Amino acid sequence: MANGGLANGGLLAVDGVVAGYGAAEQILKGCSLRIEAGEIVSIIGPNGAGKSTLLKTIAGLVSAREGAIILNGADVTGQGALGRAKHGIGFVPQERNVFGAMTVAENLEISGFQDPGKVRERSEELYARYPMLASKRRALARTLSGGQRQILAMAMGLMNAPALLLLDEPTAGLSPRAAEELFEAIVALNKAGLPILMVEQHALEALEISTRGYVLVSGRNSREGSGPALAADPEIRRLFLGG
Ligand SMILES: Nc1ncnc2c1ncn2[C@@H]1O[C@H](COP(=O)(O)OP(=O)(O)OP(=O)(O)O)[C@@H](O)[C@H]1O
Repeated sequence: MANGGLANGGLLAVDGVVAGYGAAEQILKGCSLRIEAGEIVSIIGPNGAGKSTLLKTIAGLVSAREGAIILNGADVTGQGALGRAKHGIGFVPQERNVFGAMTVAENLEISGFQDPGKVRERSEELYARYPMLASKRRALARTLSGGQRQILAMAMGLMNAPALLLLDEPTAGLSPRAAEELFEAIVALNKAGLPILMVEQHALEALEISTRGYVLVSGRNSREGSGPALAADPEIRRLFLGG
């Protein structure tokens, strides 16, 4: 698994990014964030704040109209998703993130598109890391449980040995137990050396496992701090726990 990081300390810097979908629509109105080697960083905020849009803009699926995205010292703002992937961005979308009619093994295989010669070796590494995938390698992805599917989606994101993994609401729709297990898998992955940037609806649980967090409101940065400090903050608790 590749490690990110730069001599000057920044793996990813997002600076004043403006982005949207329609000709006139601005969803992100000047968002900034950074992530350093070794970190788990969470982006939280109310529905419609632009969290997924920010992640997609970093992945190169939505283009930035203003601002800059610097990855490992390289300005990747003008690059599309493939260019960003080549620079080490792995992106796990929230929905439709596995091919249901294909087996687990086939899902892994087609995800290793950047380095076909390494597909077998990386699949075996992932089977060793996630024995559930090994036992289900010939099962169709649509037969997996929600939590198993998310592990597969994450493993697919790892097939190109990214320097940074972006996760869009990885625990969406999971039972509390499955969500807890997925958070444990995310922490283990990070401890193995992979920086992670995630968007989460389970805001407090995500902050508790994060080095730092950002609160996004209406397409702008609202708050920023260490994960545990934000999780303990009365204003954040009121916003996300409703009391
Ligand atoms: N493909 C799209 N085309 C047009 N508008 C979109 C598109 N995707 C998202 N939007 C709009 O952009 C805004 C921000 O959406 P986004 O999904 O980034 O928010 P979010 O903070 O991730 O919200 P949620 O927590 O509800 O997923 C919303 O108003 C949404 O309707």
